[in-house]
Amino acid sequence: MPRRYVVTGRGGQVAQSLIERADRHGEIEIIPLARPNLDLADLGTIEKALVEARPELIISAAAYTAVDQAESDVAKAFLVNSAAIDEIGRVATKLNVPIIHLSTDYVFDGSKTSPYHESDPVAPLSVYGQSKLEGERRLISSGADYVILRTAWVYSPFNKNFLRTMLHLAESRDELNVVADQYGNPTSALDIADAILTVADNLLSSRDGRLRGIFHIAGSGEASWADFASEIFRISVEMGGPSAMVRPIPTAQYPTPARRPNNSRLDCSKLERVHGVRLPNWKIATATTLQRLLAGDAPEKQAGMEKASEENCR
Ligand SMILES: NC(=O)C1=CN([C@@H]2O[C@H](COP(=O)(O)OP(=O)(O)OC[C@H]3O[C@@H](n4cnc5c(N)ncnc54)[C@H](OP(=O)(O)O)[C@@H]3O)[C@@H](O)[C@H]2O)C=CC1
Ligand SMILES: Cc1cn([C@H]2C[C@H](O)[C@@H](COP(=O)(O)OP(=O)(O)O[C@H]3O[C@@H](C)C(=O)[C@@H](O)[C@H]3O)O2)c(=O)[nH]c1=O
Ligand SMILES: [Mg+2]
Repeated sequence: MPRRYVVTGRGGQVAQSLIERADRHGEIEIIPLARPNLDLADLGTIEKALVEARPELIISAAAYTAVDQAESDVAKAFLVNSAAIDEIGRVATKLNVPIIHLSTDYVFDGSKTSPYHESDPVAPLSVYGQSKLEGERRLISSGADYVILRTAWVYSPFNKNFLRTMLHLAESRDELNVVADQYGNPTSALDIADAILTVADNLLSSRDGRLRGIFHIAGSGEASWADFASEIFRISVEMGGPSAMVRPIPTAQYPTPARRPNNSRLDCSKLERVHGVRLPNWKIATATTLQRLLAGDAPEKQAGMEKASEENCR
């Protein structure tokens, strides 16, 4: 009998990556729960959807992830990223199953000059970051058997992300302005999926409290958004894909509704020490992701990118 893992959301980067990678981790069935059956903005749908799915473990990957939009859609961001997580935590406790919940580097304000540890003080600059932080806190106080994985700068062949936005913009532009004073760790959703499945295995194999709690998880190596864009185009050119000149600019020249941390680099040594998981260097996964996208191997190539470019193009 395969292990039954529920993931919240279906089209999301992490959900899609879990569905794709489950095969590599033995007998695992990933059961995506998505709207309308599970709608995080409708708390009344959560218990029924989870109970009917009979999970052995819950992966909480769905979220309100439109960072700029959240600034003017505060109630919805908190409903989806906080109140719904409280409810998922309550149901996980009732079902007595562990939960792996995803959170974000945007819980930090970026004032630290070195990578953030799990125990560093949080101080989100954006509504998205605040709502995700409140989600963490409510999950912890729900009494659930939890792991919170804070990740960052996620990209993949799926859904909306910075890498796909860059490729799309480069199709119509020779030069792109990209902020060069925000530093972080680009992270492949496929690598996150592999890590989640290892952590899941660990949780189901042992009651050890040290395996529980908050962990940082991100690609090895660091970059600014401009570095990330430059590397994307360097590889894309080699593969015959679109490219543009990256003009590095300060954040002040790229005004957005939400403030973002200047430093959101995550120290991921706790995850390696406790769960034996370390993600590859971001440049490696960037090349692999580009290879797939440029070979036209994405399940929904370029879908949804028009909207991304409208939002992000200045
Ligand atoms: N993307 C990033 O750069 C980062 C993400 N994270 C966190 O990682 C997790 C996964 O992110 P990622 O995979 O990139 O997310 P995506 O933005 O790719 O996808 C979001 C997912 O949330 C689902 N969702 C949104 N609103 C609702 C709702 N009301 N009810 C049910 N489902 C909903 C979507 O559902 P549907 O499938 O139906 O569209 C989709 O599956 C999130 O918790 C996010 O906060 C953390 C750091 C960085
Ligand atoms: C499209 C574009 C963005 N930028 C800047 C804006 C911003 O500072 C940075 C990244 O922009 P994006 O909107 O792609 O990324 P953003 O929405 O900030 O991504 C975040 O998403 C949430 C969900 C997270 O949890 C974070 O870890 C992080 O990945 O790049 C440019 O400078 N030039 C451009 O052409
Ligand atoms: Mg965005």
